[in-house]
Amino acid sequence: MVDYSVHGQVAVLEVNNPPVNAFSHNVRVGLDRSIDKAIKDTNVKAIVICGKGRTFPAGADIREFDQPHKEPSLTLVFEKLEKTTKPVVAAIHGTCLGGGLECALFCHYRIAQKTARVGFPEVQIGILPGAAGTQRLPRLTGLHVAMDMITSGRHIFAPEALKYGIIDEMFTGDVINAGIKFAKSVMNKPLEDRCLMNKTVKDADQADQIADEFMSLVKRKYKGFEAPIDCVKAVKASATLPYREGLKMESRLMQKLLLSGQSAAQRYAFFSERAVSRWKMPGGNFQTAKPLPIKSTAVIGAGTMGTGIAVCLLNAGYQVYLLEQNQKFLENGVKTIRGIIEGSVRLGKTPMAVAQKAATLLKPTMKYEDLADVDLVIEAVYENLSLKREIFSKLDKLCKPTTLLCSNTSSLDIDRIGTATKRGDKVAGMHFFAPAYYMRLLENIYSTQTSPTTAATIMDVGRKIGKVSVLVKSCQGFLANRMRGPFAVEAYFLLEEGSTPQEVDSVMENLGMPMGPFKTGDLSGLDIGYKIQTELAKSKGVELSVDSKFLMGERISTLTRTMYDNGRLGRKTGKGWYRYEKPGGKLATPDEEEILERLMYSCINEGFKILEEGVAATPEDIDISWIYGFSWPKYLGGPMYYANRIGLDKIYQRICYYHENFPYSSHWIPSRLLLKLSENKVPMSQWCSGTDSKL
Ligand SMILES: CCCCCCCCCCCCC[C@H](O)CC(=O)SCCNC(=O)CCNC(=O)[C@H](O)C(C)(C)COP(=O)(O)OP(=O)(O)OC[C@H]1O[C@@H](n2cnc3c(N)ncnc32)[C@H](O)[C@@H]1OP(=O)(O)O
Repeated sequence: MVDYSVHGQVAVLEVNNPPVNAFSHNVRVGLDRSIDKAIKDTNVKAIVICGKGRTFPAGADIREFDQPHKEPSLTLVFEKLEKTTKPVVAAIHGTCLGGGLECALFCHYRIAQKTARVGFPEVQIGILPGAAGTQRLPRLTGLHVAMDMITSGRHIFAPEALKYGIIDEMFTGDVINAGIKFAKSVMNKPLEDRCLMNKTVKDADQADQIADEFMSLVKRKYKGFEAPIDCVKAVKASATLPYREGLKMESRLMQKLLLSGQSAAQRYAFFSERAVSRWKMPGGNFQTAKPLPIKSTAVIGAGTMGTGIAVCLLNAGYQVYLLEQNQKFLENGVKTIRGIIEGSVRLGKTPMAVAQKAATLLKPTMKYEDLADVDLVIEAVYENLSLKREIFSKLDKLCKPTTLLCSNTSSLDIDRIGTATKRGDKVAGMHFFAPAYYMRLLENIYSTQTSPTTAATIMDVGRKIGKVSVLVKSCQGFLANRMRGPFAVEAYFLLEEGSTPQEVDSVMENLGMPMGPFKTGDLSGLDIGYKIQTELAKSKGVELSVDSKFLMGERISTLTRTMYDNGRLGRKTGKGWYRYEKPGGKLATPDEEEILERLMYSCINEGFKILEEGVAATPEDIDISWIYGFSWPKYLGGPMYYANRIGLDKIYQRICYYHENFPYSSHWIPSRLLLKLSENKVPMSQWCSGTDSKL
């Protein structure tokens, strides 16, 4: 767990716990022993700490947070480093995060490779840097930088760390050699001034003002999250309390956060985000199928979605042919793409070099023939099956045989799009979420014909463009919109029954969603729901009228049509739900419990049907889709995790109740899987892919 070697007068302690050298209990024991050994060895005059393989330790072992804590604690081990009279050098490469950075802050010196990153990401798993990080970083950088790094969790590269004084020097080449060389250069220098616990915080006199500034920032930016607030309190203590008292405060806040449900849910989300990359489908999985190389791509349609998708591809270094049928639309699309990228450069989110390269990679065109040699096409025209089939048929005839043809459809059956071609194995869905350049979820969809190689390739492209990708089987609405369907429909029904959009929205916002269903509808455009409803009716051979209340025996809301006919399409027309006039008279106090249950339990029920049918392989696929597709608050873990927390039996009973009361909404027909799991009291660890068992 810790490899010990002596090079002349320098002891090298190399943490060896792949993949990220996390400080698990065994590592803490190994490090503790190695430090004692180096201190006792009279031939050793300096100590170097580093990580084997890809990184310096990337933090405590998150999997251990749900188990009883075993001594020695990180702080206890690290304190030996600062106390020794031999200089200790942290030689950093890779990602020095959390407990890893805390270890480095107990060392007398820190040096790092230029490409190394340091940071305190604890806040993202609902905790704070609990091994003295909140007390030691401000003593190096001052309160402002420490508050920013600790409340945001952002990683910074070595040059920025050098600027703040977090590291003393940058090096190139081998970590051990650099560490030894540096250790030799500081061997006989006094150490008192190198011990952070002896230092004061330079901007301590502004503690109140800085803490107030960050407190209001985190309350606004991370609404509902507990950890950022406690991070501010702990960092402030570094300036207002003596070191040891500050440590006690940090420890109290850490224990509180560790016991909070938010941290457990955020850790679940951390592992789920990784679990969904281990996809599977009939005939293959992430281990057996290999992605094809993709260099050049094409996006068909330069509207909101098409331009957003093009930005994702361009930023990742793919060549993109942007195809439109009309010169004006094409020019507008190019302008939009440039605007998005330039805006991102201004905000410091996209490096200038990436933007300059993106400009050379964009190939606007009105000719389908230009797409003949691309490796991947993503079609992003409006939701119309006949139009999409026509485009796919054309592409099939024109593109080289290996080109993958994908659709950004949000609901149409991929099988029905694939059958317009003779290469169904190379046809799939790549459903981006608006705004495509910003939202992290990519819903990849396989049809009955899609090959595992195609799935592997689109999952790989998703990773390369920085998305969290889930893979699901094609069905009406796929995972995200199918599950979102009952959520949206129930919201409309609630309106028909007397609630207001504000009431419904505020219930969901109080739960932690950044926006309720009506504000979200205004943002995405209320014509989308109308078009989906009309397409569905058309596919069933039904003509809907303005007051149709049923479609094939299923209750539908008349409001969808009303809003559309009145031109209230949301933000884009300047009027949607939030300029909708309230009907006269006073409304009764909203039944918040019913709003929450009808919106959440209906889609949770759908989630279990999605699992039952194998549309999604695991509850993690569903939860991650909600976190990254619908901004579900990570601290609730995702709807399936949330359902498990509430209790499947309670959920099942309430679903039966609503089924009795709303017999015309098939989404209330209880899921068989939910019944089975709740009757048999099956713990989530047995119906998820294993993420939950790690907590
Ligand atoms: C309740 C009673 C009170 C009890 C008192 C207890 C007192 C406890 C005091 C504790 C003090 C702790 C102090 C410390 O401040 C806390 C921490 O350090 S928390 C951890 C901080 N670090 C992180 O959050 C880093 C998280 N990891 C990452 O960001 C990334 O993994 C990476 C390091 C940037 C690498 O990214 P990639 O190369 O893309 O690789 P992956 O992300 O796919 O990861 C590979 C693999 O490793 C697993 N993993 C990563 N980090 C950790 C970790 N810290 N612990 C455990 N496992 C980790 C990851 O899950 C992947 O595995 P897979 O899930 O795919 O199996």
